[in-house]
Parts: sequence; structure tokens; C-alpha cells
Amino acid sequence: MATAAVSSGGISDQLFVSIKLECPRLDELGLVPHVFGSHPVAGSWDSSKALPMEQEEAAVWGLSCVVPSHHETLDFKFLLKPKGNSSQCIVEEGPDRSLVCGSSEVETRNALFKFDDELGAVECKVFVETEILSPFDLAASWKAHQEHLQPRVRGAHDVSMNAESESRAKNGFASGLELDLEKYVVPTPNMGSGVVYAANLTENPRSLLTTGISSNILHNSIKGDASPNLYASANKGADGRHVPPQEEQRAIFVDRGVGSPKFARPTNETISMSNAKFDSEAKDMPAAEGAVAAAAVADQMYGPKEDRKLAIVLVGLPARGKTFTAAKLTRYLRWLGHETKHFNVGKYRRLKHGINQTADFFRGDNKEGVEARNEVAALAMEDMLSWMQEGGQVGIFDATNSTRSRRNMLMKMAEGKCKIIFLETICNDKDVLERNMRLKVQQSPDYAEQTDFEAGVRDFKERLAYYEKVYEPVEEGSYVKMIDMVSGSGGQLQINDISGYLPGRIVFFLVCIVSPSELLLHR
Ligand SMILES: Nc1ncnc2c1ncn2[C@@H]1O[C@H](COP(=O)(O)OP(=O)(O)OP(=O)(O)O)[C@@H](O)[C@H]1O
Ligand SMILES: O=P(O)(O)OC[C@H]1O[C@](O)(CO)[C@@H](O)[C@@H]1O
Repeated sequence: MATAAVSSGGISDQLFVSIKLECPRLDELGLVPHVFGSHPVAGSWDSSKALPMEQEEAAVWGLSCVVPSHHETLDFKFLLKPKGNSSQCIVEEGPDRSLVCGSSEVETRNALFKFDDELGAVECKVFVETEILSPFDLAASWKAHQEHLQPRVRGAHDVSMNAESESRAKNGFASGLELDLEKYVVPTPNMGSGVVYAANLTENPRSLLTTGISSNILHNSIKGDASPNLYASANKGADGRHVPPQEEQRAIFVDRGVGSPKFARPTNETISMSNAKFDSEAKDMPAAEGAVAAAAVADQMYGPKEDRKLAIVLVGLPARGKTFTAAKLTRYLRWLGHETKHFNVGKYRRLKHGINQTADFFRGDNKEGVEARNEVAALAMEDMLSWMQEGGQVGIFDATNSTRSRRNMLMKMAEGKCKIIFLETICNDKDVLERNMRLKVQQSPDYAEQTDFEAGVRDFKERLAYYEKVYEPVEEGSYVKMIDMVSGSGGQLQINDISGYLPGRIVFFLVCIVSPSELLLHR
């Protein structure tokens, strides 16, 4: 298998752009520079929605963002607004400035502002710095920042996860940006697991609920599947469709004024993450959180068309953390502003076939069982694809998908509709698995009616053994493998044939949450 260096690998590089305006008179005159431009995130040429620049020094103002290297062209201009009065503005003279597709060049002619009164004109120097970076640069930077630095964010907090609270700024952007990647911790064997069974919080099986099934099965399933939203009507939109509460928390994130990034640049084919650290002596370190935050802006602003429909298909034996990982990824992608939904095939299976299936149902040579499982997997996939056609962007498809033929079926269904990335979770640690299995029996609706806990554990182990017999690790298509990462102290992340902006963001996220000691890139 051919390998490629990280910094020039297939995962699309991104362009960090830092714009600065220097003029001692602005402060004296009580004026705040803004940027507005052709893209909605820069106000679509509406001056009332212009992005304010952040004062970095008495005479220096800055604004930065990260865009994909193949971003759409953005035309923009500077404008000045009096402090505390956003209704008036003076737009700079001269032609629009452009951040042209495929180029890191931005014109740096001085910005000239003419006033009608005795103030005459104000001229500002313009500085633009650009730097190409990869998801690994961002991840290494972010991790090093966490390990070595006190967070330093200029002015107010820059990033907020919770847009519904007071953090919504005047112009509709989230003003508080509190990057919470550190909350995405892969559990260690000693950590409590929490009480929520993550699969219950996934999408409701739309096709099954509308086609009608026996009320008896529904009743049984409801008892086991204590999902707060499973059959509730409270979360329905005007058109009767399910509206997950998280979607209301969607926001646009704007990074305000961060310095120039100094990114670690791993170049080996196998990268040791311990070497891919920020230089802790570097003076301008705080760019880390800004750069990551700025990438979130880019997610809102840009995103090439081919990335717009993406299926992340989980693969892995039972109790390997698939649902756990899927739930975290869903949350992260929603936080970035992408329409993301998590479809759990177990939930479909329970609804269609009830909760009391014994291990036998999962036997690889149980023809009826295999057909029944493929049928519900196909239903979930159809629901996911229909949702994408209605505007959804990233579907996370959560099942074991443990055979090549199952994955082929999914790839066929997705042809021409979305791109697929397989995300395989592998865990060989016996202690971790034992703990996971016991937790599953405690929490899974599959064992809600099993009164003998140890009998439940035996049944789950039997189910697992049947899966192991037929399991085929992913070797096809685009994939990411997370191997033995549960302890958070090592493990390996293997990446094959991943390209595109959004997949890059996903890899960034996985690198951040799992702290792999090794990264392997193929192709
Ligand atoms: N990367 C990982 N490797 C191993 N275990 C993990 C990992 N991430 C999370 N876990 C733990 O695995 C346990 C089982 O998680 P989860 O329900 O997500 O498994 P699953 O693979 O979806 O199982 P199933 O296929 O049976 O539904 C959880 O208690 C979680 O803490
Ligand atoms: O049909 P597949 O790919 O085995 O995956 C779905 C199954 O995976 C499981 O999570 C395995 O434990 C079941 O809940 C579910 O029915």
C-alpha cells in the first residue's frame, strides 16, 4: 500500500488567512473597521451585517479565518463604523478586494476612507498573511495548545457551542466561542459510562413508523427503548417531520482576531503524535484555538459541493464503541453547523423485530436472521438517503456492517447520492471489552426484560462470537480505522483514501479526541 506524507496528503489543505489594518487615527476617531463582502457570512454586501475587526493593539485591528484551499472567490471591502453606532458607515474607496479561488494572494493596497466633513480622509495600511495547513496541523496545534498553554482568547470568548443562549450576537453570529473539543473524551475503563443509552437518542425509524407495524411489537419496543423522543410528537416540525432539538442550536461561528498560527508540520509517513507538537517556546501560540475556531467559520462559509452529502458508515464488532463515537461525531458536526443525523440500525431492528432477540438471531448462518438484519439496515439507509435529498448533509450510519457484502449493499444504495467513508472501530483489549459487554447488557434495550444479568452477559458474548466468525475488516473504499484507542493513551489511526474538506474536518476531530500515538496514511 502506498503511503503519503501528511502535509501534502490527500486530505485537503486549508488556507489560514489573517487580515490586519493599521492606522493610529481610527482609535482617536472612535472608529471600528469591519469587513463585508460577497459571501453571506461576510454579510452579502449588507453593511449592517459586516464583520467587526478586533483591536489587537492601539493602532492594529485584525480578523482571521480558515478557508478550503479550493474555496469560492470571496470579494470584500473594508468599512468603518463609529463605536457603538452600527447604523452609519464609510466604505473604503476603490475596487473590491478578492480572495480568489486557488490563490493565497490578497491585495494589500492601503485602504482609503473619505469623509464628507473636515476630517478629510483616513488611510490604513493593510497586511495579509496566509498559510496553508492540513487537518493534522490544526489538530497538532490544538492539542499542543491544550497541553502547554493557558487559553488566551482576545476580548470576549470567541467560540460558543450554545447558540441559543445569550451568546447570539447582534448580527446573528455567535459571539461567544468556547471550543469544547476537550469535552470529547474517549472513556477509559475506569470512567463511568453515564446513564443514557446513546442509541436511544438516534433518529427515529421514519420508514417503520409510517408504514405501520403491529401494535404489539411497538408496545414491546417502547418498553425497552426508553428513548425520550422515540414516539413523541413534541419534536415534530410544522410538516410533521421530526426536528431534533440540536438543530435549533445551529449557529454560525465567527473567529475574531487571532494571531498568525505556528503549526507543527509532521512530514513522516507514520506520524508519531508525540512529535507533532507545537513548539511551546513559540511566542504566538494562542493562534491554536483561533485557527481551529476559524476553521469552523470556513465550514459555514464554504464547503465544496462534493462534500455536501457524506455518509459516515460505522464498522465494527459489537461493543467496540461505534454508537459512542457516532454520537460524539454527530454532536461535533452539528456544532460546526452541518446538518447531521445519526441513524442506528439496532433501533430499527428492535422496532421491527422486537427487543427479545437471542444470540441466535445474529448467527452468520441464520439465513432468516441475516435477511432480517439486512432488511432493517436497508430501511435505515433509505431513510438516511431520503433525508439527505431533503437537505441533510452528513448521515452517520451506525451498525456493525461487519461483512463486505453488507458494505457493498450500502455502497450500491449510495451510488450517485452521497460519498461514503467507513469508520471502523477496533478494540483488542480484553478488559475494556469485558467492561463494555457488561455495560451493554446493563443499558441496552435488548436486555431490558432479562432479569438474570449473567444470562444476559452470556447471551451477548454468544452474539459477539457469531459476529467474530463472519467479520471482515474494511479494506475497501475510503476509510478511517480507530485501533485500540479507548484508553486515550495510544492506539493507532489509519486513514485510507480520504480527501475533501469535510472529511478533513472529521479526521481532525478524531485525531483530537483519540490522541493516537500513531497516524498511518494510505494513498
Ligand atoms: N474506541 C473505543 N473502543 C472501545 N470501546 C469504546 C470506544 N469508545 C467508546 N467505547 C466504550 O464502548 C462501550 C460500548 O459502546 P457502544 O454502545 O458505542 O458500542 P457499539 O460498538 O455501538 O456496540 P453494538 O454494536 O453492540 O451496539 C461504551 O461503554 C463506551 O464507553
Ligand atoms: O445488522 P448489523 O450490521 O449487524 O448491525 C446492526 C446490529 O448491530 C448491533 O448493534 C449489534 O449488537 C445490533 O443492535 C444491531 O441489530
